[in-house]
Amino acid sequence: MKVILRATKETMQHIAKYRRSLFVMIIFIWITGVLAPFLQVVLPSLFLYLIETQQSFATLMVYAGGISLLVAILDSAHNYLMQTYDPKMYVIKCKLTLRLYEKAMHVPYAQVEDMEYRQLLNRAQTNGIDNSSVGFEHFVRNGMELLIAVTGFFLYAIVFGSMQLWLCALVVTLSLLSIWFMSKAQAYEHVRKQDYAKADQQLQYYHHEVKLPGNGKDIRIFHLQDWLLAKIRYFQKCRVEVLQEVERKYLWAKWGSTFLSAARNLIVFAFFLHELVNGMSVSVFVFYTGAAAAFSGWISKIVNFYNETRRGALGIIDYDTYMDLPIEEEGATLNVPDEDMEIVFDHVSFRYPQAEKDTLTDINFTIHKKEKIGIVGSNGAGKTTLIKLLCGLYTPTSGRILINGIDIKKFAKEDLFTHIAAVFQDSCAMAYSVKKNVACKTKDSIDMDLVWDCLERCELKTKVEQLPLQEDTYISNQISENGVLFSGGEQQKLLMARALYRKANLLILDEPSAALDALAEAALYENYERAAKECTSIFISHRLASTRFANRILLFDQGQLKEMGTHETLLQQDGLYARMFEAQASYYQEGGMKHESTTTRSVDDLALDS
Ligand SMILES: Nc1ncnc2c1ncn2[C@@H]1O[C@H](COP(=O)(O)OP(=O)(O)OP(=O)(O)O)[C@@H](O)[C@H]1O
Repeated sequence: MKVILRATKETMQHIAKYRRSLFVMIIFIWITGVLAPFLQVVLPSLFLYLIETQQSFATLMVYAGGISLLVAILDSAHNYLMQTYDPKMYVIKCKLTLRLYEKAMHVPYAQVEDMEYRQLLNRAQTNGIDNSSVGFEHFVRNGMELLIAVTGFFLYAIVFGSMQLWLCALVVTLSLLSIWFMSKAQAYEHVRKQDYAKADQQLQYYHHEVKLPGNGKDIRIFHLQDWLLAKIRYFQKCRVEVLQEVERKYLWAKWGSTFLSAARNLIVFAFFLHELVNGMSVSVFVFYTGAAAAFSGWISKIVNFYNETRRGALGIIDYDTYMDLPIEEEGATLNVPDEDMEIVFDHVSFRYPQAEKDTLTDINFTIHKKEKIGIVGSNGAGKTTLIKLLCGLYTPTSGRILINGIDIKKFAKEDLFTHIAAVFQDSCAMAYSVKKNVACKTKDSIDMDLVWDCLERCELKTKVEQLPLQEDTYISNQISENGVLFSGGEQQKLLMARALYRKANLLILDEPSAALDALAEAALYENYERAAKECTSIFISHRLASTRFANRILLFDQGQLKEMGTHETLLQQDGLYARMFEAQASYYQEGGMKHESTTTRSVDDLALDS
């Protein structure tokens, strides 16, 4: 009951906020829902009474016509209201979805990468809003029916109780027992929802992988079909197992409930038949047995709608649980000074939540104003993690990151973000027009000259000019018929244009040349050099040749800063950097492939040697 009361409070707040007119509808549906069936019970006994009191046929017809018309009007009004309230409900669901997404896109980034938070978000969306047989919609629809059933129950209890109070009490007691059985099954279902959500999330992931156009080639060439189907089969099996266990609980509850209903009906009919045999008039017998059947009907409806309302309420609580999750207070209010950046990593260590060891350990270095820094290192060395810390997406576990002498913890995150232009490894263009992808602004505030300038600098101008709607062309053919699909390299150029458009104080490129052809890569370096003259910049790359133009290079390995210096000084040091560079360079030299001893070994192997 507490669950229903809590969900009622939340729902009333949502309706009051987004569609007040729904309250009026609910009241009408309530009144018509109670009156129509009551008239149907009264009708047969009224006719019997009129016959017993020897009324004329004409009088009988007037009563019959009047009451039938009234019932028809009430029924139609009730049905009409039940239909027209759907669009209003949909509007509220849309608003709730927007609120959910707004939160999901504002929570600290750490939560985005956290599995538990993602599950909660999934539950909030599926159970709270999307699934019409559990969440908000289900709660309102069944809650209204419950309200009608409870009112009907009290109305009939007055009628029925006036005849025999003990019988009324017995029927109520048996019905309450039924409710108890069903609520036990529902509580079990709610507990198991966590397992549902887990399996659903895994299934969604694999469904997505199967349908992703980019995966089509790999699936066929590497024969991933059986493996993917086996995964889907496995998680479907997990889902079915949970479902079966839940359904078993429901089955027992329903059997218990059916047995109690049969006992209740038997007792009621035995009592009234006894009264009829002992002189009760037929019209009174029909009225009371009708009222008793309807009374039982209301109780069954209460049991049924109570359970369904509770099921809906639990979905609403899933939604609220996510919405109530605290968002870390943005205590910091300082704005980042709009000037060239000097960045200091001061004994910075970082460990991901739930990880067993640090990803970065005691990192110390300074990046001077307008310096171009190249970052290199083996896979998993912690390069991207370092960038996430610098962008304020994560906070160091210990140590400090300073921008112009101020700890970045003191800067308001939103402001910090506006001073950074980053192209991440896994960034991709979104289903918007080319110009919006570059400017990330609304139509009216886009500087089109700058957009074209950035596209030109990234070698995309000619391509965009040839598109059906030029800069207004969508980067996706799923949203717009005239949309186009960009290749991986073209997307990277577009993201580079986006970074240039921002004219930020700090430019970060995390492996931006991976998908580019040789000429595009050379153009990117040229562009980067030009853009980097105006700001402090960091360029992460596995292609060591690309870091030659950096003022300094930082080499990371296993979460530690191992080497630091210019390309030349690092080569002279003859350490890990020199060997990595030599390994890559040998591929471009004549006969390079013959240098088996170095060229066929991975960078990680070389790292182990150091
Ligand atoms: N959200 C996360 N939670 C837990 N561990 C993570 C998370 N993200 C990354 N890691 C781990 O941190 C380590 C460093 O990852 P990171 O992405 O920073 O490496 P990288 O140097 O950029 O690698 P690459 O060159 O392959 O891109 C890896 O072992 C990775 O598994």
